[in-house]
Amino acid sequence: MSNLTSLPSWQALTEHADEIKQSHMKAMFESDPARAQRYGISAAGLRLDYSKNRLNDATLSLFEQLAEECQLEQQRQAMFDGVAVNHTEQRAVLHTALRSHDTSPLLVDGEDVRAEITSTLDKMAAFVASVHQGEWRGYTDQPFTDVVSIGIGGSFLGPKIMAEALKPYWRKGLNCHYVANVDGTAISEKLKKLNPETTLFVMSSKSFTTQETLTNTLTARDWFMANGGPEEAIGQHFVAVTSNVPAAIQFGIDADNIFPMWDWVGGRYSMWSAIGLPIALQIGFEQFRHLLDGAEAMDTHFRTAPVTQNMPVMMAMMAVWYTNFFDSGSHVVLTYDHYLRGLPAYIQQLDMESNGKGVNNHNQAVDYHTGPVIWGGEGTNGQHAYHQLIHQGSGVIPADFILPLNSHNPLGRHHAMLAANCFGQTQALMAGKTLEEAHQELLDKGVDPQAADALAPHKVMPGNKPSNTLLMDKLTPATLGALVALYEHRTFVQGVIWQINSFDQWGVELGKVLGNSVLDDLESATPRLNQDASTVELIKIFRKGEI
Ligand SMILES: O=P(O)(O)OC[C@H]1O[C@](O)(CO)[C@@H](O)[C@@H]1O
Repeated sequence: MSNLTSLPSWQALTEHADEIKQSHMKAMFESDPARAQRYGISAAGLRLDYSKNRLNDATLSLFEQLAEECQLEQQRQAMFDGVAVNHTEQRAVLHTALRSHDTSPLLVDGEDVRAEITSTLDKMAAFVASVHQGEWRGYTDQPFTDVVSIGIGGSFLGPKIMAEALKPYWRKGLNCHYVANVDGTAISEKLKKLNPETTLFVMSSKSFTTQETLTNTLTARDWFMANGGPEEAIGQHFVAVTSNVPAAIQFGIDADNIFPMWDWVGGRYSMWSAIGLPIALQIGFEQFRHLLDGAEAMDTHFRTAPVTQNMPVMMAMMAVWYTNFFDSGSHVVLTYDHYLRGLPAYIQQLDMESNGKGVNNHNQAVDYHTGPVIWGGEGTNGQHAYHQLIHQGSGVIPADFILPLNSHNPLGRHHAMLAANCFGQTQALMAGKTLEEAHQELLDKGVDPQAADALAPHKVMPGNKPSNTLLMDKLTPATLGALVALYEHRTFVQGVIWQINSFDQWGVELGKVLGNSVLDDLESATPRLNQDASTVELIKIFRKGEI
């Protein structure tokens, strides 16, 4: 038995889960009229209704006990204080410092990082202003019309998805494009439409070693020069964001045009750093600051609210509850806002790269499930596709429904319909429909009793399916910042409970190394072909160029 599963709270939760599994949420609502008011939390411009979950007051007490036994408070403090909680890489984890207004010293390896954060934000603000005001121009003295952001993973998803979410705040006259994949189609399709004279490239790579980003940047540079851009103007058209400044300089980026970031910011937590430069270019620095402010408001809530009134902590506890006590292998994020259609992919990377771990902080294999599969999409589209599985599939798939109360595009009845669908889905998941109800409905429609007997079981909706509903007045930079920070802290708290390091990602390394050796064999005149038989066969077919 591991440290975690032998904890008294874990044992008690195991027993308690057996009891809860006997109750239906519908009955819980009937016997407790105040349930919806009690099981809600407001913070940082967000409102969480978690009443449609399979829990009661006893569950909450056990969550409190679990948090205490896992030393959540101490570990949270350690993260905010700059302790090297990423112990496998000996790194502090300080994305929260990037959005903090606190000026008290924050030491990493004996150095106060506050000044670097401020000077980088100032540099970003000045750069964004000079591009917007047309002071920073292209080589033919025209203002920039397009920005191509080149990066992958955490150096891509944050800027792309947040800028997309904040489209109502876009500055006129500047369009941002994103290239991540090493697939030449991705960059070719982007460059086709662009004019090198008015295109600015932002290359984002924390490590400055990532194959996709280096390759795409070289391709962009070749395209720039092949289409009339003079070599001496590369400095004007290419800027970089990285923690590896020497490598960027060696690559040919002008030292003045490098925006620093640091080891103590994880890639998937980095949109608040200069990695967010494309967001700031798209919406302006003032709005970017609001994004940081919203996140800071969530940080303050996370640091100060007690367990059962703490939004990220409660969301994490419920995620653990379903993963470990209800065997739910996945979690779905359903955004009822077209601007937020990319958010599930963002949370997928955040959570799955953080908590997809099988070894605990004591260097032992875990004997419990950790990170579930995170997936999702925008409502109402998903209702006509995968919601079927959530409603009637054999497993439990906890769902987060996210809805702004006011639309940026109030058009007739659209928004009320969107909201009605959102609430209707959570209601159906919770209440379901019994066999008797399904049967009676069929009889009422005139179906003959024998046919109704056969059909009714297929129309049963078991209900008792958990969901959270997250509301905000409107999707703004501040509420978006709070929302993303909420999921960051939720991810961290799950990692604390599971006793894993949420801030490394060793699992992505082996594929990169093997990919490099395969690349040698694909391109070499004398391939070694020393891989397994299947891979060798695939390499041979690729070299032939036909099947
Ligand atoms: O910013 P970089 O160093 O290019 O890395 C890109 C991404 O690659 C990863 O290291 C995974 O391969 C991510 O964690 C990271 O966000």
